Amino acid sequence: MRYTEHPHEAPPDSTTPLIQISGLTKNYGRQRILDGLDLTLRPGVHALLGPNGAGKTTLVNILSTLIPHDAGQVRVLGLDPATDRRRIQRLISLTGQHAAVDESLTGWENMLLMGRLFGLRKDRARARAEALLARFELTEAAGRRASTYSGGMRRKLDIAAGLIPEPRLMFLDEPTTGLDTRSRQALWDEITALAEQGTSVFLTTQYLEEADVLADQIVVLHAGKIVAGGTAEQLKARVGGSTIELRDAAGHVLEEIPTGGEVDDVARTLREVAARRPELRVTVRRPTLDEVFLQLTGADDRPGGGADTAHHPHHEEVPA
Ligand SMILES: Nc1ncnc2c1ncn2[C@@H]1O[C@H](COP(=O)(O)OP(=O)(O)OP(=O)(O)O)[C@@H](O)[C@H]1O
Repeated sequence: MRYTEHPHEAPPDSTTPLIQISGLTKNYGRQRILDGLDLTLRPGVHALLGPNGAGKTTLVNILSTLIPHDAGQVRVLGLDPATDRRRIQRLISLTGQHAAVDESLTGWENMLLMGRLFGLRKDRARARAEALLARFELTEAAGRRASTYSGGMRRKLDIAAGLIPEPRLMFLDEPTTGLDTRSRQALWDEITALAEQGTSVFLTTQYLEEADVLADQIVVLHAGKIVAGGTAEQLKARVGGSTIELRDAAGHVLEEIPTGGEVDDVARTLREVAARRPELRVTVRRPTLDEVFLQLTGADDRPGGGADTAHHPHHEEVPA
């Protein structure tokens, strides 16, 4: 489902917070899913990170007016989802975990339909459809019915269609899950380009790298509560400490030794290493977002854990 801005509607001014919530609570039956959330976000790119079942989709669904909340205050672009649902819907777009593509139409027709639904001029819609289909390598398949697409292609078409309206605020619920590396990169580039043009993005992700690369601000949700928020660097600093990595001549990491980060601690560890393996190369690095996440949530099922998630820790080479 997607919505876009109505041309005759005055947009909220630039001082209006993107999202403002206080005491937000949501229950399903007796289960409390969101537990008194407080959050104010300025326009920009925000990532909501949390383990499976943390409540990310529930929060996105509330903010995008799909489901009501039980208690607390919610404002999206200064508007109340309970009373201003239609106005919010004209300012936002939502690409969910489940593709909302019309399978009986071709890729091209799906794109044009989306453009029409959101009041884009015909030439603008065509130009945008062409560019986005090319971006996601769907040009060749554009003349085929979506029912003949693979799962990944359908997902790409869904995302491409979601990018047609150029909304003020775009919700992306796990947008790159199931995409190959090239499509993920294409989506990242699109999100960056949209952000540069002034579209704000609120995305949930299983990939820590995605949050690290894209988001100005990261909100960590765990068991229905916000446990941390800030830039990737702030989150890393919060955990503190430094990790000493020992590498062989070929650059393979042989050992990682956590330290408290104080000069004393690092120096002592390095002396010990120098005594037993003087030939190894040493790198001292800040914690990765992965390690931060693990510490904040105590979750072994952290998103993006594993070989799929490359990180870019800040390295400083120091002599052993
Ligand atoms: N319609 C519903 N009825 C009952 N319980 C629900 C419903 N939707 C979600 N829940 C429960 O709410 C909790 C949070 O679910 P939610 O989908 O928001 O988590 P999530 O952080 O998006 O997880 P994931 O990363 O697995 O998508 C889960 O325990 C889930 O079972």
